[in-house]
Amino acid sequence: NENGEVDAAPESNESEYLSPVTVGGQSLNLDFDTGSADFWMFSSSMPLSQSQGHSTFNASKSSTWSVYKGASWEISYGDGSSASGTVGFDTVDIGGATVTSQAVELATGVSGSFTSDVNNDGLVGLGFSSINTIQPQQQKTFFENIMDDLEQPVFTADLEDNATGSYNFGTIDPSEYTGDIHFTAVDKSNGFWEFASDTYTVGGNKSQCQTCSPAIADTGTSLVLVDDDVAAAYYGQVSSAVYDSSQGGYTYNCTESLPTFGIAIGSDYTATLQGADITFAQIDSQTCFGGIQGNSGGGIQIMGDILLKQFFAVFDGGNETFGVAEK
Ligand SMILES: O=C(CN1CCCCC1)Nc1ccc2c(c1)OCO2
Repeated sequence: NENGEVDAAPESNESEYLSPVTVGGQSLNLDFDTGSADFWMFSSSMPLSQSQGHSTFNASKSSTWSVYKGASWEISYGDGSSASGTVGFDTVDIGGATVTSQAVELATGVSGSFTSDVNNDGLVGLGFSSINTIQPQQQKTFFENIMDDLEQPVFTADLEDNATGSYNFGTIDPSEYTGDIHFTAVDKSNGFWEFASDTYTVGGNKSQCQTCSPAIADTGTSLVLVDDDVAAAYYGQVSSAVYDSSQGGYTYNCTESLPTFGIAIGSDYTATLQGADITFAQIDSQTCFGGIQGNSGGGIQIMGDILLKQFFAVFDGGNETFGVAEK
C-alpha cells in the first residue's frame, strides 16, 4: 500500500498548519486545505518581488516534470486571497504516500497575503476535484489519485494547539484518539467535506439555529465561521463582547471567562469547545479576538482549525463520511 504520514506544524500565530511535501525531488512546506482542491506551489517563474522568502519549485530542475500544454489555473479564496499560473505533472511524495503523475500548479502570480506569509510555499487541496480550477480540464487531487492504493481510503488530521500534529494517509491510527469516532454523511456536491449541522450549544444550553447552514470541515481556515445568528447568540453571553467592524469581528476583554460552545457534527454528536480554547488572538493589552465569528450570510458554516485542533478528524473518501473523535 501507499500509506503516508507527515507532520503538521502550526505557524507562529496558529493561522495555518504546514507540512513537508516532495515534488520532483524538491521539498516545500505546504498548507493542507480540505476547503479547496488545487495543488499549487510558489515557483521559480514568479517575480522575485512575490516569491521573496519562500521556497520555490523549479520545474527545469525536475527530471520527472512534464508540462500540461495550454493549461492554466486561477483561484480565489474566501478570505479574498488569490493565485494563478500554469500546470504540469510530477511525482508527489507525502510522507511516503506517492503519486507518480499528480497535476501540480505553478504560481506565476499570488496576492499579497500569500507573499507575506513566508512560511507557506503553497497549498495541497484536499477537497473534491469538482472545484479544481485547472482549465481546460479539471484535475484530481492528491487524495483522489492515491485513495485506491491506500490500506484504507481515508486521511486523518491531528492538528494540535501550539504543537506539531500530523496528517495520515491510508490508516486511522488508534494512538491518535480516544473513545468513538463520530461519523456523519458528507455531501460532496459543492466540492467540500460538507455535512448537516442544525443545532449548537452555548454554555451547555442547546439551541436550533434559524438558518442552519450546512457545515464544512476546513483545515485551511483558521476560524470557526458560523451563521450570524449563532455568533450573535454566543457573544450575547459574553458581557464585554462587541462587534468591532474595524477588527472584522467580535472582540472582548481577555480577562473574561468564555462559555463553552458546541456545534452539531451531523445529527448525533456535538463537538464542544471549552471557553479557554475559543480565543484566536490578543489584539492589544486588554482585547481579544474570538475564534468563533459570523459567516456574513455566506450560507455555509466553516469548521476551521479553532475547532479541528481540539479533535481527531477523519476524512473517509470510501464511505464519503467525516468523523471526529476526542483525543
Ligand atoms: O480563505 C479561507 C482559507 N484559505 C485557505 C487557503 C489559503 C488562504 C486562506 N477561508 C475563508 C473561507 C470563508 C471566509 C473567509 C475565509 O473569510 C470570510 O469567509
